[in-house]
Amino acid sequence: MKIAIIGAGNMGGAIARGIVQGSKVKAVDITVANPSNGKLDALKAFNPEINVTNNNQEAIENADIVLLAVKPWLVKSVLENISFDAKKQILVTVAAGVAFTEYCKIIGESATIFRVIPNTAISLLESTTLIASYNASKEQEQFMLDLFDEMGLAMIINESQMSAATALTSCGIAYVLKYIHAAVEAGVEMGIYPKDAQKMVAQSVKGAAELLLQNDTHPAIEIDKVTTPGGLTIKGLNELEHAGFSSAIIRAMKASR
Ligand SMILES: NC(=O)C1=CN([C@@H]2O[C@H](COP(=O)(O)OP(=O)(O)OC[C@H]3O[C@@H](n4cnc5c(N)ncnc54)[C@H](OP(=O)(O)O)[C@@H]3O)[C@@H](O)[C@H]2O)C=CC1
Ligand SMILES: O=C(O)[C@@H]1CCC=N1
Repeated sequence: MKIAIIGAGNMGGAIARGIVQGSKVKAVDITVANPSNGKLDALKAFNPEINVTNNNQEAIENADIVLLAVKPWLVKSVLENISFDAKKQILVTVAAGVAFTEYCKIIGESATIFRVIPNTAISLLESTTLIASYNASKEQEQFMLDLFDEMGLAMIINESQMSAATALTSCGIAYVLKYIHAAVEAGVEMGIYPKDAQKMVAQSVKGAAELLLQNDTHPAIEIDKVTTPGGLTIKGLNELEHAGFSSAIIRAMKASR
């Protein structure tokens, strides 16, 4: 299985690094194309067996999978300037907000296409990766699921849920980081050194996530365990709601759709 990755930025670069650390595709079978050399040099330094090029067409020659990792507004021109073979090749795209119908207009309705939305934790193999398929067999879906499962948690969803799920996971990681940033600032105001505060808050967020993931419980149940009647936590929780915390999160998620 040979993969060409077009675009070596945050997503393309992290996916290339993630794939070579997994078991599904060998480094020699990955070719990454990017117009400038800095990110390609970094990939070569990470693993010299990864092939790199400045030429998109050269990258996709002999590729079974062409993975598009350019900005959404470049998708059309990049696809129009390569000879993608929809009979032999599978298109995988990470471009957010570009529907299957847009790709069909360029490469035809018979093509097999996957829309894949990771988040930036893919660089640590801790991504939540959403996968939607078009014209794919069950075997092809399973391969994509297995490939991205090695870089975190991958889920197959319908394209109709892609925008909402992208808001929760891919944009959502920024909201979690925003919470961490704000909490660290509170800690600093209360006299804790920033590095210590960041470690405390980040580990607390990780612990909260693990409680839900490992116990398959509900956030309200876990919150109830923390909250002593007349105690400290309820004072802060009520302050959050007076300031519109839940409403702000819901509005943020919906705005990111
Ligand atoms: N960042 C994120 O959290 C997520 C991003 N996405 C999607 O991933 C895609 C890429 O985003 P991201 O990785 O963050 O962006 P980056 O800007 O980090 O990466 C894009 C890469 O594409 C390269 N590029 C530009 N033009 C071309 C071209 N004509 N041919 C080949 N490569 C080209 C750029 O090279 P150079 O810098 O040299 O110009 C750059 O390395 C977007 O469509 C985005 O919607 C999806 C989920 C999450
Ligand atoms: O902000 C964005 O548009 C990209 C897509 C999802 C996460 N980052």
